[in-house]
Amino acid sequence: MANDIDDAQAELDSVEAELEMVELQISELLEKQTKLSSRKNKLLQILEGACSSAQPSGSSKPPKPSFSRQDLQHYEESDFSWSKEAQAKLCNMFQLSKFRPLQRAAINLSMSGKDLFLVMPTGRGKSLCYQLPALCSKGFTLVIAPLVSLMEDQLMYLKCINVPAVTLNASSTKEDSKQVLAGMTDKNSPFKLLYVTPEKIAKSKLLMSKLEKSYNMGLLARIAVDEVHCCSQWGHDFRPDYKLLGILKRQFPKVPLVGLTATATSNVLKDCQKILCVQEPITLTAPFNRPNLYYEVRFKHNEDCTHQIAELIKERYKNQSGIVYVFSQKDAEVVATDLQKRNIVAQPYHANMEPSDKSLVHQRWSSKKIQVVVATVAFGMGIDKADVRFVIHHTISKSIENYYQESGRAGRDDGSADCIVFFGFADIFRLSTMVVMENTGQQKLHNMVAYCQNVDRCRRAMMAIHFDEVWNDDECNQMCDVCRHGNDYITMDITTHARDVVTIVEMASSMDEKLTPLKVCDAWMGKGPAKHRKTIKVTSLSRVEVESIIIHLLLHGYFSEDFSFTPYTTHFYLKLGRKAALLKNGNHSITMKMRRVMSHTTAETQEEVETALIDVSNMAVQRHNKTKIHKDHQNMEKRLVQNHIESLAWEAGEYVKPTSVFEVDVEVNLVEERNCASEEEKGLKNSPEQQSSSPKRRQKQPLPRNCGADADQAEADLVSAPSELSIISAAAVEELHHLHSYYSKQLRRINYISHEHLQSSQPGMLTCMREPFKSLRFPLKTTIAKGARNVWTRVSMRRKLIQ
Ligand SMILES: Nc1ncnc2c1ncn2[C@@H]1O[C@H](COP(=O)(O)OP(=O)(O)OP(=O)(O)O)[C@@H](O)[C@H]1O
Repeated sequence: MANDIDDAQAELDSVEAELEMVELQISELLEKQTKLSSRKNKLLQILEGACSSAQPSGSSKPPKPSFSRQDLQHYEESDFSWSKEAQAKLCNMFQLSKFRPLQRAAINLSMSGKDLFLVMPTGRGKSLCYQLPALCSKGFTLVIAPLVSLMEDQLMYLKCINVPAVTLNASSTKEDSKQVLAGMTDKNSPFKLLYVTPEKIAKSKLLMSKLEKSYNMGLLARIAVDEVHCCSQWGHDFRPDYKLLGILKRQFPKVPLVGLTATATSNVLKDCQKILCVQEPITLTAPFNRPNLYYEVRFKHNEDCTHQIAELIKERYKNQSGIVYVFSQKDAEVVATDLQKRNIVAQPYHANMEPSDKSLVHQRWSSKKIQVVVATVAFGMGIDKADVRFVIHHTISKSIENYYQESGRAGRDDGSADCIVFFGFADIFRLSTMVVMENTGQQKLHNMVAYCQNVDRCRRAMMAIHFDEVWNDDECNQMCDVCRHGNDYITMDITTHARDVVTIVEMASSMDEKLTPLKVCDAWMGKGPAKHRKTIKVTSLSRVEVESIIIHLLLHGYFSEDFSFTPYTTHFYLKLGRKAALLKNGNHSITMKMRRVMSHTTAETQEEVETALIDVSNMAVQRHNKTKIHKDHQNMEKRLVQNHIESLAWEAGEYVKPTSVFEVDVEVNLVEERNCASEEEKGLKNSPEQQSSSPKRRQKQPLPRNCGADADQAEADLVSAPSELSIISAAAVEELHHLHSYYSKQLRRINYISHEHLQSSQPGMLTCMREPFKSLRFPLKTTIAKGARNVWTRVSMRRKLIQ
């Protein structure tokens, strides 16, 4: 009867495990279906576009897109009533000879009263698209800009070219504010551009009532929302006050609005449209491609990174201006100092500096007195230096949008420039804890990581896909490392590696331990603190390969992020992802593309992977310490476990799966033998030879039963041992080992079931279930038989708990 129940239980486990795998496969296929459907729709759109331009007149046409190519041509090329004036002001006031692509269309659309979203790469001249119309219109243009410093830069520039412009912000004096507010309703318009922050719109009732008046007087000519992506929570720089800007279109529906951004996906723009209450805006998107920029990703070998950057600056970019982006304010200080030590004129720049210091660094860099600014993302908006020859990322950006914008500060003069990012394993997790509270923060970071991890796809193509652009790889013109170095990668079957490393995390989790990615790497490579009773297949892969595989598994759902929060910091751990269970299926395989230089270990050489006993984590050791087990005891346990594993492996002819790892601490105290520790044995114990010998060797020594005069001393030794460990005979060890093997099989199965079961149970339950196992020891003054019975009672108890 008991056997039947066991069999049924075992079959149920296996059916449930199989079902889980099927469900995962279904979800994987559904995900694939969604991706393919969206790709199919895009391809159909392209084909429809091609067919419609080839179709003879009179044939049935698909519905006309709201803003066609012909419309664009019309706004780009036709003459309008304001065209002459606009051209004259472009030359005379802005001192520019001709428009750049899309500028004329944007200006004409805005002058025609259309609502417009303008997506144009950073530095391509978006500002002109609202500044020039402002000069050609009656009244003034309201400009919403995210930063006071940005407004001040614009005002300085406009003042230089004699364009009357003012600002209203928290630092405006009462007198200035009064004048500006009065000017808003002055028919003679003393200024053409009024810059405000979104906060000002949200908070100043006076400003809103003045805008109302100027609207009624026909003096509010246009609204420009700079960095419009800040409206959307899905954008990369969300600003809550931008969300309130919808009031403008609601209050002033007849005023045309222009939203400007360098980076926004179509979804972000749709969101902005809704937030700003714009009915049917026309979106003009300039090609994102900056042909003069060379994109490259380098692997970061931590200490080396600053050294490599310094070498690059001294050799490749001698006397040329550039930016080094870093992760934190501290990094900015440290890296700047390191570069200075290497005779490079570098200065840090970050948000925590005095405003006067920040503008001093900016000015000195602009006038080439400083070669390199080592900056956090605070050095960004409003940076308009034309001859930046390199932008190096000491740490990856938190999203592709951010990277595009930051790297886009290079080569604004259309001269060639380099954008190099150093891709470091640990940086991913530093960033991950930073974006954890952001909507889609992790997803965006994953996209950036995938961009860096990629070895076979043109970097521009990856950006194009990200920004929903159709892309032809030939357009890169070998201006990225992947296109330049060709097919320098191999496709590697990493299934076995994946199983091994997933096993490590699984084992840790079954012990209720959390592992940071660095600890997973260390454990897998056989490093870190040793000595716990777990089996891990130590890999022979290099550190870079190990890291790459872990990243690959994270990006593809075999691992996922597990955060723990303290009032001071956020910790990142790896946990099993939703696809991890697929690895239990023998047919499931994972391949990965790796740089050739990196991948010396192929699937065939995986056989060489050695099996070793190593520690799973520090935490395991911490727990271990808490239980105060004597070192000798650990060694004996280790030996027992090792024997057991060897016998299991021998029986099963396969590696020990995580579910087969048992968590039993066995402590033996045989009173009869304790007092028999002889002088001879004590001598053995204290001899250097004995001290240096492995526990295995020592345990093989048969222990004499004769109780000597030193029994008291032996007693004292034992009393002082924290675990109250006793020495037992080889025969007893043998016997214990057999019992251990027998009961561990029971435990193994129950451990597995309880682990599954506990996934869905409350936290309290978890402790209650684990507790009996933690203290699963042979109590003091017991016999092995008694101890075994004790184990069995606990096993049964646990089984009942699970049921
Ligand atoms: N038609 C043009 N011909 C030559 N230079 C131009 C033209 N239009 C703008 N510029 C110059 O390009 C530079 C960048 O312009 P602007 O600051 O408007 O760029 P942006 O697209 O707003 O960049 P960001 O996204 O960084 O704010 C300026 O120095 C500007 O004078």
